[in-house]
Amino acid sequence: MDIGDSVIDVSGLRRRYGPAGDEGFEAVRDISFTVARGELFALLGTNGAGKTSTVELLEGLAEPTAGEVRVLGHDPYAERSAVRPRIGVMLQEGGFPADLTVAETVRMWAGCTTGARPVAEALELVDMLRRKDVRIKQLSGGERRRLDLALALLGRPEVLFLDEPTTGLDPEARHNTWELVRRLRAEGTTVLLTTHYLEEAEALADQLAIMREGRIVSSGTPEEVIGSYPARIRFAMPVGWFVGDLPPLAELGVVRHEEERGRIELQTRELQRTLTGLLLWAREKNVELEGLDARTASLEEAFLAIAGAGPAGEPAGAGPGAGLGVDSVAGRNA
Ligand SMILES: Nc1ncnc2c1ncn2[C@@H]1O[C@H](COP(=O)(O)OP(=O)(O)OP(=O)(O)O)[C@@H](O)[C@H]1O
Repeated sequence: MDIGDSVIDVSGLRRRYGPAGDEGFEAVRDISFTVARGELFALLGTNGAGKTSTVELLEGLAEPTAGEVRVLGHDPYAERSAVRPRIGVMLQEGGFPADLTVAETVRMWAGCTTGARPVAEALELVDMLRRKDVRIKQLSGGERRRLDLALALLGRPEVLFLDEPTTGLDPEARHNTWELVRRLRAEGTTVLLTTHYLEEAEALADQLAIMREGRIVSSGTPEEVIGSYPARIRFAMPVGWFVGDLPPLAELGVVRHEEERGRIELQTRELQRTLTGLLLWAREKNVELEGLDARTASLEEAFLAIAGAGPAGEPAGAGPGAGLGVDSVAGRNA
């Protein structure tokens, strides 16, 4: 089992619901990515971006309208019997018979799974062993999610598809799930995750892709995606000084600045250069930049800028101010 060989290959993938033309809807529009063995790949996007439509194609639940999908070297739709025993799938909504107990449900599932784990082991993985005799209809939403995960893990899958696995979980259960996912990945499981929790993607993902309107609009490691969005520097302008007294902002690498009641916010893609220029200026003028705060963007900020803004046809990774000179949103009270 070589780390590094690709386990999921997606190329030019499209999925259309309904007929061609205005009556149909293309939910997935020409996306391509690969996931290496043992890697965790997170697919992010706002509601309706096309994540589930994509994941269903990878799971072999539907046939692409165009493009190619390979999972473990096979077409998951046409060669379903070769792929299905080697993957684990946790759908957004698992449907279970309400009157079965947790243990009966797992046992029933194990009956259809090649090389299934013992029932107790599967339930222990998700901390549900003590709930084994409870009926499905009496489980909380979070407990059902954990049971879903236990079923996905039953056949010791090489590839695990997790569609919003921690929705409805309390913080402790969420962190336990993260630990479990990290352990599985460390053991070589390849994981494809969709989530609305950006801290989850930041904590777990080796690679991620942000979808908008069916397209991938940004992708890379979390650091690369965050790095495509400008860092921020905030401070209060010293009394008696004005933004115009600062060195030319474009020369400091600033791509955008805002000012409100003497509070300045600079956005820059070159945090060190901008900060150095600013501090040298403050030393030279012998003034203090009160409340000085400098930080790189969070994945959430990058996501909101990338997933929410502008038409989806724009280039990947474009954050606000990308490619601009200094864009001023200043002066409401300057
Ligand atoms: N069976 C269907 N027929 C027609 N349109 C559909 C169908 N299923 C999904 N869609 C549309 O395709 C688009 C993508 O849906 P999809 O469920 O893939 O999004 P998503 O990114 O998973 O969203 P969410 O985060 O809300 O789960 C949406 O606009 C949705 O309305």
